[in-house]
Amino acid sequence: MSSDTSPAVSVRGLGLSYGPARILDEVGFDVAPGKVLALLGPSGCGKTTLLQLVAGLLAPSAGRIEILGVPVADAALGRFVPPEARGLGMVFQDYALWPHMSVAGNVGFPLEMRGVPSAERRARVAAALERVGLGAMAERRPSDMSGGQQQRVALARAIVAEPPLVLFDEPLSNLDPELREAMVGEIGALVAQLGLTALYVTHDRTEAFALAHQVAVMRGGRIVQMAAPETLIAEPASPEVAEFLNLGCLLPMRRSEAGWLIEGTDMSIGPGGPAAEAARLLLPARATLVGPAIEGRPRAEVIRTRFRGDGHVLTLRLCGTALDIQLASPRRAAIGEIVGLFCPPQDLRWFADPVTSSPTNAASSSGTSSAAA
Ligand SMILES: Nc1ncnc2c1ncn2[C@@H]1O[C@H](COP(=O)(O)OP(=O)(O)OP(=O)(O)O)[C@@H](O)[C@H]1O
Repeated sequence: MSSDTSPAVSVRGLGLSYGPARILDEVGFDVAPGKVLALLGPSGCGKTTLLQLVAGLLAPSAGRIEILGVPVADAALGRFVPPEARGLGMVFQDYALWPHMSVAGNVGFPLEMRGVPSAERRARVAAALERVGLGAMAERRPSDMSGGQQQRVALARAIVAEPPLVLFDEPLSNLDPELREAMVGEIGALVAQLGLTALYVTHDRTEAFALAHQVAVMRGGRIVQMAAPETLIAEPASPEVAEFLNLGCLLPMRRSEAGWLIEGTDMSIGPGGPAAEAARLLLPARATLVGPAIEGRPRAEVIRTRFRGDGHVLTLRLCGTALDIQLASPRRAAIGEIVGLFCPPQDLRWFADPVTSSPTNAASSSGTSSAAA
């Protein structure tokens, strides 16, 4: 039953298979009213499939979905509410606007489908267009508008019926990079101002971080970590998440009598680290500084440098390895120069190698340590 405390959408044990191919497996999350959850992952990880299950364009093979506490899909009970009865707003990558209809006709369409009388429809369409800043363009054709304007028409159409949840499927991927950046800001401001509850599919982490309260990182049909953007950056749950989010350099580490060494080198990270023989250590780009090289500590060779207006971006290759890291530096460095890398101990993140870690410590061994790079 619906109640005031129901999440806007609740997903439990959701799965989808095409024959033997498991596309989604054991997916679960809640989105509270007024919050935005981004589904972030590489191509083919199942983001769009998950959105289509919530929309009602696909039926799950396992699990259930509730909207405002009302079950709309339940594989075990064979329950399935069709898309038009779920009352959700949708914004697609290709805008999905009718070129032969005016902007007002496009935006009013969901209300027409619901049999809303024309006077009320006109007022609500005008209000929705005002909200997205297109009040003066009601009679235009979408084909006479820019990509950014068309996407705002699509947003007005998605919100005109005041749905409990708006689904966004890569809405900005057809726009050029500059317009895309501006639209991320615009959509973020609109979503916040309208207090929308939304599921937002993207493969772009900056878009997800800019727009969402929570981000679900997906891989191979599963959610591998769900957290606020700040938490994902500071505490990625696995090396794969750190890699996908491009957080820095993942160093293969080997335990020696002298402590942990970077595999294949004599460079140490200091004491600390997990109870394992091998591990990976994230040297996060956001917290690593470039300074003078010190014997025995992480050193790197400058292989490329690029001036960015507010400083230099250095591409560095860790000495004795094939590992690169990109770091910002206030000073220009010479190609081939050897520099030292410094990171506060609390910003390092260890991941024990699951094969060599001891069973008692393996689960708790990822995290910060007292070591300093
Ligand atoms: N009708 C289908 N039959 C079989 N496999 C399918 C079908 N539709 C999608 N898939 C597969 O399901 C997987 C997930 O697809 P989905 O489109 O959800 O991924 P995605 O993360 O949204 O990727 P993208 O960002 O490229 O759209 C892919 O491997 C895809 O090939």
